[in-house]
This record gives sequence, C-alpha cells and structure tokens, in this order.
Amino acid sequence: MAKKIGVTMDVGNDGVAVITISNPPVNSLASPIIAGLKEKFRDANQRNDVRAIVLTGNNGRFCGGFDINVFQQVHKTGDLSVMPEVSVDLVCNLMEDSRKPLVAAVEGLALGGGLELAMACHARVSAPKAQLGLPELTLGVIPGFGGTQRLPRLVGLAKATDMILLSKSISSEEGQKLGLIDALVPPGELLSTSRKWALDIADGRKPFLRSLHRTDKIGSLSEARAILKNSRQLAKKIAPKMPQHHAVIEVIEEGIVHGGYSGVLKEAEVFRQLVLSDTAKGLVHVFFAQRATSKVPNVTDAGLKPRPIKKVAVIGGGLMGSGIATALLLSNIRVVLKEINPEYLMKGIKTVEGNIKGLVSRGKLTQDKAGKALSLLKGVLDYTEFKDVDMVIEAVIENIQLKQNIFKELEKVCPPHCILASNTSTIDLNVIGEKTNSKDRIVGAHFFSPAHLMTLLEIVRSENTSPQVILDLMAVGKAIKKVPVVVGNCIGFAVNRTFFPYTQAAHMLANLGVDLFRIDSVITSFGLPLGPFQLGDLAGHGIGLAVGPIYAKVYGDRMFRSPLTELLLKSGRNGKINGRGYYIYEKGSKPKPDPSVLSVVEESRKLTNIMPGGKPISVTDKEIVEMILFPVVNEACRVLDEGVVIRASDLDIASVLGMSFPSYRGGIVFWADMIGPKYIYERLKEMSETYGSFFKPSRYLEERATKGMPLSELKSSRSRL
Ligand SMILES: CCCCC/C=C/C(=O)SCCNC(=O)CCNC(=O)[C@H](O)C(C)(C)COP(=O)(O)OP(=O)(O)OC[C@H]1O[C@@H](n2cnc3c(N)ncnc32)[C@H](O)[C@@H]1OP(=O)(O)O
Repeated sequence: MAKKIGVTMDVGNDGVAVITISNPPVNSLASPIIAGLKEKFRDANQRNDVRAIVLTGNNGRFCGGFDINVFQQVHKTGDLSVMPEVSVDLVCNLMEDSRKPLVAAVEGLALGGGLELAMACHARVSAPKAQLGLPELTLGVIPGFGGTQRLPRLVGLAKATDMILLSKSISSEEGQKLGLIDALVPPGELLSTSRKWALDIADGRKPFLRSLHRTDKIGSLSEARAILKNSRQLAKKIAPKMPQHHAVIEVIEEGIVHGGYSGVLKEAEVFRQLVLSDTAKGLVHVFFAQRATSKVPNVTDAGLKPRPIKKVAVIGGGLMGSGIATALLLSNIRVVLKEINPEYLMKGIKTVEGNIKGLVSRGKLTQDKAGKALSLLKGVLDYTEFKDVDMVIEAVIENIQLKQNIFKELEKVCPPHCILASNTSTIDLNVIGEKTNSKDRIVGAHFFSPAHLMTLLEIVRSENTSPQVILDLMAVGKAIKKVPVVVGNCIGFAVNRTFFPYTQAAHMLANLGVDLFRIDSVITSFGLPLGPFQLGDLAGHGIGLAVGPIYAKVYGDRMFRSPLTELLLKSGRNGKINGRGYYIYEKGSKPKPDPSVLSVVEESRKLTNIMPGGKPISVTDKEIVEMILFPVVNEACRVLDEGVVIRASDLDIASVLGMSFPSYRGGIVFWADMIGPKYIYERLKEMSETYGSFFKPSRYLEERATKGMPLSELKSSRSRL
C-alpha cells in the first residue's frame, strides 16, 4: 500500500484548526509537506471560523526533521534551488507572527526542523518521553528553521549551545524543567489539552509568547559572550575539523548581538554554504549508509522472523570474550561465560565487572542496572549449561585447530536450534566448521575491541549459513546496540582485510626512512584517531605476528614483509599491554613516543635495505596520506570486486564504525570516490613503479579509472552474499 503523505487540516466546532503532518515513518519535512504546511497555515490564518491552531504529527511521532533525502539530492546535483525557503516565509511569517495562537502537540519525537517548527509555536504541549533535539550538526549543517535563535531563548544560552554542539537530545520531561515544554500530559489527552491551551491564549487566559522576541533567558551581553567563549573551546575540542560547529556559534552570536531576526537571516545564509560542504556530503552519506545495512537481500526480505535469543554462551574470557559478554548483559541477555580453568574464569568475570563499573563511574549506567546486568552472568568450566543456550559465541585465540575442536564439541552439547558463532577476525568460517555437520548454523560474529563500546558487528556468512541464522544475529546485534553489517567469508572479512595494507604501508614508509611518529601524526591530522603505529601498540604486536602468516597465505602477492614487528617483540615491546611499544604507556598519562625504539627501526631498515641509495626518502604529508591510504582503497576495490559486501556503502559504514575512519569523510569508498578513481589509480601506478608490487593497482580500480566510473557502483556478478 502506498504511504499517505501530506498535511491535513480539520477545523473543530471549538474553532481550533488541527494541522497534521503525515509522512511515514518519521513525518520528515519533504517538499510536499512544507508546501502543505504553508498552504494550511495560510488557510487557517485567513478563515473566519478558525480562532486558534494546533500543529501535530501522525502516528505518534511529531516530526523527525527536514527530509534528509533532499540534502542528498543537492549533493548529487549541486542544485540548491530544491531547498525551500522556510525560515522566514513559513516559520516567522505564517507561524510565529500569526495573529492566531498556535500550539504544538508533541509526541514521540521532535528533531531538527521538527523541533524548530514546535519552537515557532506559541506554546508546546507534549506527551511523556518524547525525544527533543537539534541533531543537524551530525549531518554537517546547522539548524535552518530558526532553531539557532529560538532554542537559546527558550532554554537559555548555555544549555542550547550544549544541545546543539553535542547534538544531544533531551526528553520532554527535561524539556518541561527547562521551559521548552509548557505542559506534559498523557498521550490520550495531548490533543484536547493542546486545543484548550490554544483557546486559552486566544482568550487571554494564557500568555501569547513568541520565542524569537524573548530575551529573559539570554542574560547580559557580557554573560552571553562568556558562554559563547566556552562553546568555542568545546567546539575546538570535540570537532576541530568540523566547519558547522564553529559556524553555528557565529550564527547564535549574531542573534545575541543584533537580535533574533538578524540571527535567522544569517542562519539561512550559513546553512546554504554548509549544505554543499564535503563534510555535509560525507555525514549525510553515512546517515543513509548506516540505515541501508539493515536491508539484506534474501534475509530481511524473505518473510522470516527473528527467533528469541534469551541465553548466550561465550567461550573465552579474554578481552574480546569479556567485552562481548558485557555487551549482552547490558541488554538483559543471560550469559554463560566459559573458561578452561578457575584462574582464567575469575579473570574474565573480573574484566566484565570492571567494564560495567567503568560505565557506572562515567555516569553511563545506574548502579541498579549494573547490578541487574551482573546478576545475569554465570561463569562455568564445562559445557553442562550449554544444553539450553540459543547462541554460542566463541572468542578464543586465533588457532585453527583449537576452534575446529570447539565447534565439533559444540555440535554435541548445544541444542539443534542453537546458533554457533565465532568471533574470529581472520579465519575462514568453512575451515572452522570443517569437522561439523552444522554448517548452516555456523556464522561469524566479529566484534571490534573493546566489544562493549565499539558499535560495529561484522556478521560473516559462509555460503552455507542459513538466512534465519543471519536474521537472528542481526536482531541480537541491534538489541545490544550494535550496527550489524553482513559480509562474505574471506580472510580478514571486510574490515580487517580492507585495512591490512594500512599497517603494511606504514611499515614500508618507516623502512624507507620516514619517521614513524611523523607518520602517526600525519594520519591523525587526516582524521583517524590513531596512527598505524599507535594502533599496532593498542592491538598488541603478538596478534600482528600471529595473523601475519594467515594473510600471507592468501594475499602474499601484495604484502610487504617487514621484520619490524618481530624485532619489536624481541626487544620486549608487546605494545600497550606491557607498557612499551613504539610509545611508552604509563598509567594516568598520554602515550609518549619512545625515542629508544628508533634503534629497532634502524635494525629493520638494515634488514630490508629498501631506502633508495641507502638514503631516507623525502615525502610530503600529502604523499604520506596517499602511500598509507591508497593501498587501503586498492584492497577495498578487491573487496567490492569479489562481492564481500552487499553494497559499497556497507564498507563505508564498516570503516567508520570498525576502524574509526572519519565519518565526515563518508567512509573509505566514499572518500576515494570524492578524490576520484583516476587520480588514485595513477598515483598507485607511480608508487608501484618506484617501490614495488605492494602498490600495484587492482583490476577493479584500473577498470573504474579507465571507464570514469565511481568505485561505489557495483556489478553484482561476483557476490559472495
Ligand atoms: C532550508 C532547509 C533547512 C533545513 C533545516 C532542518 C534540518 C533538519 O531537520 S536535518 C534533519 C534532522 N533530523 C535528524 O537528524 C533525525 C534523523 N533521524 C533519526 O535520528 C532517526 O531516524 C529517528 C530517531 C528519527 C528514528 O529512528 P528509528 O526509529 O531507529 O528509525 P530509523 O533511523 O531506521 O529511520 C526510519 C526510516 O526513516 C528515515 N528517516 C529518518 N529521519 C529522516 C529524515 N529526517 N529525513 C528523511 N528520512 C528520514 C530513515 O532513513 C529510515 O528510512 P529507511 O531506511 O528507508 O527505512
């Protein structure tokens, strides 16, 4: 059935016109909705039988904001004319300056343009637990319906800048305390109370308040300037590279200094500049990329329903196992944590307790919820408890034989419906399940460390994994607040495979004579939180050494064999885990570059002997970025070519959530397409001629570069999914 889109107006016998937005699922403000609102407000203002107006949204949701699809359309075409004129024409003239009182009846959510419309009303009545916020900065733009001016006037400047800069939403309960919401009523009374409120204003029993004209919550100019100074510091700290965070403060200040209307005009001007920025393009892409991951062909469209998963066994209480157990417990799923001896088990349980205590001490979890979560954990040393588990997640070390034996055992001790998942980051699932007859229920559940904090869950499907098992794991992933991305089976899967050249390229550069601390600093300036060397320290160099041969077996033709990791370990540097790697790690202080590691690097350089003429190469920062990240793009091309992901945007979201690739660059493939496949191809070709086959452009990249096609445009013939 086609969804019903439009704006309706019903005028009651009491003289109240109820204007309702209908655009499922979130009543977003698409162009026909904005046109409809203009028409209905004009009509209501002109009709003699209308004394007051109530604005509301259909199906229990007020409004999720401006239609983000329009931003994407602007990004594709560069045509700003599709952006409607709203902030003055509709919001100021037809709504706020209307002579007839206007009340917003809010339920469910009022976000972005939705909250901005509500703030232009003369009062706001809300149902409990509605979500209120201005999240526009997460899309690379600023509020554009006057929100930068009205929110400070309703909740005070400090709270408003906090909400806007952090894109933090609040509940209607908090909104009432702050003065954003005038009355909180049960959903069943929302419309009747709003109608009455509007009539009370019309009859002078309640004040006729226009938010933009208010000054009572702004304070003096010097107080406002002090708050804005703090906001600038906050913006610099949380978003040094985001233009919208800095621009929004200028816009707010304009309104403080020259009045709200002047602020509204500046807001519209700045909005139009920002909407075309690369940051907005990247962030809007990420918004839709994330949502696209929930659509998996032949799984989510197969008419299946997820089965309930109430009890999960986690095998292995190390860092990953205890992190996974923590994530499950926090979502009220019973967990059996299995270890091989009491000492390891105790360590695992203590790690879970530490994870949960950490959340309490950071104010992210109440003591009550922490107690409830821990009460759902049971530590075990044998398989007795496995007889009624719905899912097992194996999280032991990356040892093929060990995993094969565990899965063989699991097949005997678990019920037939039980999902058998492995948290392997590298090993082929077919190999893991080789000794079983349960290949249809074997699946990869690849969490990223720390598993209770990182949001990506790579769901790895072999050609035998059943759609039902994929669907169940997707549902569990969502229940534990992860973003599940379904990928195909290969060594390293989508994320680790795409990024294996990241460390290798860094090693090559260091062996070519480039300072490793400079490499890390250039990469963090690009926007990744950690450079490749610090990331290696964090993961632990033992892991690097263990998985190296697994990669070498299949991708050996394009690997740079560096002795650096082995030399590091030989010199007692395991990474953060033992306080020493490329950096020195001391409790309570930031990692410090360790100058003494340079002798290890020198030794490696002697062994590889790749510096041209024995002299360090000279490279610019831009060249460092290209030499480290273009090989990653090259491998991403192979991942796309082999159909390891369903769509290119899945690899974007996986790179953002799994590798912390900067979201404002839209993910690895989106970033590459912004640069252009032709340029990347030509640069890699030059690099391969100078430094060898590690940089050799892939067939897919070459084809895209030659044909002038974006990397994101897939031909689905070779899909593994
Ligand atoms: C001159 C122009 C000035 C413009 C000034 C105003 C700017 C804005 O208002 S920008 C938009 C601000 N709003 C937001 O950022 C909200 C974004 N949406 C969300 O945070 C969430 O979707 C949610 C909290 C509203 C609902 O969450 P949930 O129930 O988990 O559902 P989904 O996230 O899966 O979304 C369902 C469905 O709806 C689509 N969608 C959501 N919001 C919008 C939107 N604002 N515009 C267009 N489409 C939206 C979302 O893409 C999903 O679609 P499908 O994947 O096709 O199901």
